[in-house]
Amino acid sequence: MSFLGLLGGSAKSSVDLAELQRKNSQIQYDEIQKVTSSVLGKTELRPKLGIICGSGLGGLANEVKDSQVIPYAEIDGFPKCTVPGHAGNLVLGYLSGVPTVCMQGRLHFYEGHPAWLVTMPIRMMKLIGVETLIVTNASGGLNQDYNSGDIMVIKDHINLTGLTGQHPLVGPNDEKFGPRFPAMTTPYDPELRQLAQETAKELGFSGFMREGVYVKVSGPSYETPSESRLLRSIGADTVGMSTAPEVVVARHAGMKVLGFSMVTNVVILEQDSDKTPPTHQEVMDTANARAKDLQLLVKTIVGKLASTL
Ligand SMILES: O=P(O)(O)O[C@@H]1C[C@H](O)[C@@H](CO)O1
Ligand code: HPA
Repeated sequence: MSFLGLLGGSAKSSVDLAELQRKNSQIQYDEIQKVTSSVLGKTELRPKLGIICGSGLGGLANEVKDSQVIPYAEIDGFPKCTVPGHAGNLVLGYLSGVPTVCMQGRLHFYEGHPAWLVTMPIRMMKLIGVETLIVTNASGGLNQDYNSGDIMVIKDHINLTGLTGQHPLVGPNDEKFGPRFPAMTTPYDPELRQLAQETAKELGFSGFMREGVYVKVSGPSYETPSESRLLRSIGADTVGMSTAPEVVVARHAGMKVLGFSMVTNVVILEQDSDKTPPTHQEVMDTANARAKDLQLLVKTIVGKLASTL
């Protein structure tokens, strides 16, 4: 269902983001309408596909043709992006012929944005008409069979921060977005996952493709060895600081989701290890080194989906 028709004239006045942050309560429908109107006022494009670029993976946005770049700073009610490797632009254009909106840079809880604000752009995408979302992230490999540079199709996630209270849907529920108690049995679309694996095989990527479970932690510190062993023991293959809340909000709104987690460092499980600890520079460098493959994979998948989106 498209919500475009619901965007009324009252959605023109500006959004007081500081006031909303003070309230620390889930952003309301009319406020997201205003954000959406601000974007729609700057472009003729009406995207069907949404993409979120993870750390060091913003190059995916460069694959978007006839693109129009809108800095977050120019969108009424849009928060700032403060993390290196996250440019902070909405890039609108065509990916493999599909009208697409790409977040070149995402928002993270550890930047100081509450969970509802981190996920606000997903609802904005929904109001714009996006029904399918592709999320990407950089992550640590908890599964010790994984290598730096592996690409994991996310089959499920553990929203650890959500389970412990920082859930993006906490607060008044607006049924216009979705139900009060949404099921999360299939967060990542099984058909899209299969298509991703088949396409990766055709591209000769099988040697570095994985499928597994992503656990979302708050960050910004990387994990201690004991924390990492805990996360591995609860069934996670990769660990990161994003994605799961976005996917929960997308699924709440009925969007289909495909997720890729790029393993940028193998997590250290042993105490007092002499292995090199992770750094954000390593995360970005590894992501950059494999980015072209992920870009080709996503572009090819979207090309195959073009007639259905
Ligand atoms: O936005 P993502 O999840 O790709 O970024 C990861 C997690 C942290 O933001 C950062 C840590 O290096 O990279
Ligand atoms: N832990 C958490 N988040 C991450 C990591 C990690 O090891 N690597 C990239 N993002």
